[in-house]
Amino acid sequence: MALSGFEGFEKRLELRFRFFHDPDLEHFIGDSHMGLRLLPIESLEEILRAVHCTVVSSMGNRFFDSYVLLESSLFVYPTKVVIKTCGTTRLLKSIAPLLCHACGLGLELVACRYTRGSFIFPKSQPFPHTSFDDEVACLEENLPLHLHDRKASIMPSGLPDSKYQWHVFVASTGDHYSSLCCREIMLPEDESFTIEVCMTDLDPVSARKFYRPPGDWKTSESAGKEMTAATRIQDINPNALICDFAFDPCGYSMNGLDNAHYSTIHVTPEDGFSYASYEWEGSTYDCKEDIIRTMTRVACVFRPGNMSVSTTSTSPYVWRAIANALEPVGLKCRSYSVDEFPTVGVVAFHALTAGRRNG
Ligand SMILES: C[S@@+](CC[C@H](N)C(=O)[O-])C[C@H]1O[C@@H](n2cnc3c(N)ncnc32)[C@H](O)[C@@H]1O
Repeated sequence: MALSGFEGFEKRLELRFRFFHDPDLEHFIGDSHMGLRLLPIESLEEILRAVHCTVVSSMGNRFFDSYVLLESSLFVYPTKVVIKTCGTTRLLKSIAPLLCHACGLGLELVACRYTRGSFIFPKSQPFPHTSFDDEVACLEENLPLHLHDRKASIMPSGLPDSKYQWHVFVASTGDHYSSLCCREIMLPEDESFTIEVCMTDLDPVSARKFYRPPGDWKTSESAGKEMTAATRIQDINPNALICDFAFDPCGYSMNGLDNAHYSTIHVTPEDGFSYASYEWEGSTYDCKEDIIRTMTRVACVFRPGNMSVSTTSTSPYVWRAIANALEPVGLKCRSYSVDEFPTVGVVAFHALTAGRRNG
């Protein structure tokens, strides 16, 4: 290994769009109801090349398309894109080509959300990911002026040296969240939530399950399926369609598709910089009862020494459920902070530590 290990902590960018008000264009796009899903794979690959990412597999359903990348995941809805990338990728380089391709489809940007944890190897990051100030400057420069409602924050505030911080940047037109919804998704969008979980110091027995036996001759897809079953990842949401991928000699990624909701898991099991992430976009309209069960199952798959959970939601139920789910499995909340952001609602950030590993 060179100077540093693999940077597991991902950067996450979410862009939301709406159709232009040109009636002809709206009619044309409206007929297809596909919006950004009409982007050909060549255009997506061009966007991903700017970030230094490669698609390894894909799967779609009635609501959205999902791509597993060598460097995490991409989700494309008719009026929303989520890109999550790890390692030394340059995620913010995707903004300009994405806006250009969206414009060609009659879509204009209405909201942008960028989030990330604290890198394990910050000195290895390329510009503009060299610091949060550089990232915010790059976002400010690349976003159109009509996204005038902007806020950047590091949570919790006042702890500059903490290893566990959550970086959030939001920009929007200032419209209410529900008016920015993907119109193809009929669920009440103001009830939607995103849960982003980052875990380090994975239990060594759990981490070992993400190594392939030497010379197993399996494809990445079939080895991935075995890991999904052996680690009980498939039980986290038994209703999800799973697109999984095992790296060689170790590492794992999966995207889950459950109607309009996605989940995604990425695992770096190497000792010394072990990391796993879990992300879930859902709605309290139809997933509320699942939040506590899901969070408990995620903690039991990885048994991390440290876990951070960031929830973005307008519903207090979501962030209150986190500690209730995790304290019974031995994770103690070390710090907790909340902040409000334009359009998206409240971001709540929990940092938790395992009291001690149970046998
Ligand atoms: C699952 S991948 C994707 C990154 C994800 N965000 C994470 O943090 O785990 C990372 C893991 O796959 C391993 N790996 C093996 N070959 C790789 C490749 N060509 N590109 C990226 N990761 C690779 C890395 O060493 C690491 O354990």
